[in-house]
Amino acid sequence: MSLFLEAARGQDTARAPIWIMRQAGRYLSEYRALRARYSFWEMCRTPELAAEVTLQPLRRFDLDAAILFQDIMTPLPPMGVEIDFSPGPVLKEPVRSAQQVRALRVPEGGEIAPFVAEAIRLIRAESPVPLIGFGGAPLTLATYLVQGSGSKDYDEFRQFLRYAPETAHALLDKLTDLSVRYLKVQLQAGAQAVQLFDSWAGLHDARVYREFAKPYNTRIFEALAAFGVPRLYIAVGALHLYGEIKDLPCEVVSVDWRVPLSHVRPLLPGKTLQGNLDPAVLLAPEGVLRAEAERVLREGLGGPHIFNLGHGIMRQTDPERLAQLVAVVREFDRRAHTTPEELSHA
Ligand SMILES: Cc1c2[nH]c(c1CCC(=O)O)Cc1[nH]c(c(CCC(=O)O)c1C)Cc1[nH]c(c(CCC(=O)O)c1C)Cc1[nH]c(c(C)c1CCC(=O)O)C2
Repeated sequence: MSLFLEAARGQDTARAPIWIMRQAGRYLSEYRALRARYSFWEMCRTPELAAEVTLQPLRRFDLDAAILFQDIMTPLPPMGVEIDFSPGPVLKEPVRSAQQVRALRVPEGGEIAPFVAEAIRLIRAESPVPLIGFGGAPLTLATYLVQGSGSKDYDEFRQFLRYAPETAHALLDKLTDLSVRYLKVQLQAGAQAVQLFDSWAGLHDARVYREFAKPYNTRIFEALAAFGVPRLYIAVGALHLYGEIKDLPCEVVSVDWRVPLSHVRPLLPGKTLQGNLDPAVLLAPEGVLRAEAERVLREGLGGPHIFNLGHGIMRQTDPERLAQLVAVVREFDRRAHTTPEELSHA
């Protein structure tokens, strides 16, 4: 079995597997070359292009997993909403009324994104490493649908949860059904793990998370349990929510760079930890990169660890630095190192 899948299934592997959030994207010249010819949606919706872009980083770097090239917004247009990218998602018309929510369709799996199933088959035929499928968590998808675009604090969305809680639940319920169907399509087509991106969950307090996020995330993960593939979850800036996140039926939790993995480990018993190098470190000199990566590797000892960044790689990153990072992670023998507890007593 691959190192990534072993660690994702809870094994304390001798080396930490590594993949990188947004490993396919604008920091790669070969991505920009394609992107100059096609729109973002064209790239997502053409299986050959989506497969090619997924495979690009694997040709350059010795990574332990591939992540499907799509966006969290991919399954939403068939519900009846119009979305552009600039560069983040922009809704033609934000969804805020009960009537708009009622009008949203939940298409059958086969209708949602047939190009995704085809892209996955193409990738599986070529990829030397496991393929991670993914989707947006309902709360995070709703954040974009209601707010209408990216925002600093998503004020409109946070208000909406308060002035229209029933409409919010109706929306989250539909997004949950859609996500279950969409992720099942990915798994049936050959995805070997799934990550649920709850990027903006950290905006909310634990009470809001308990009411509007946890039950829906739980429903999605439970619906996928029968596939027996590792289920990964990420919420950014969400340390205050780990008391809830620890209960999610998933195998892996991805941690952002704000807290050491050794601090998080006891808060998430039984989970594999993924993360958590600050993406900004890839812009620092080589010595700093090595020291920071080794710190993260040491803090990840004492349980299963998948190395990653705390959030997506920045577009101004020099790909050469990612090659250096991969080398540092590959050299690090977890068996030869002491655990963080031992270090703090040294
Ligand atoms: C919140 C979110 C989105 N999309 C995604 C998330 C969750 C992860 C996170 O928290 O960052 C998930 C995503 N989006 C994309 C991927 C591809 C797979 C990979 O990680 O390599 C993945 C996993 C491609 C993309 N999605 C997008 C791009 C850039 C599009 C372009 O080429 O112009 C890519 C490669 C557009 C997008 N889509 C989104 C944003 C905020 C943006 C702008 C990004 C930016 O400016 O860096 C919404």
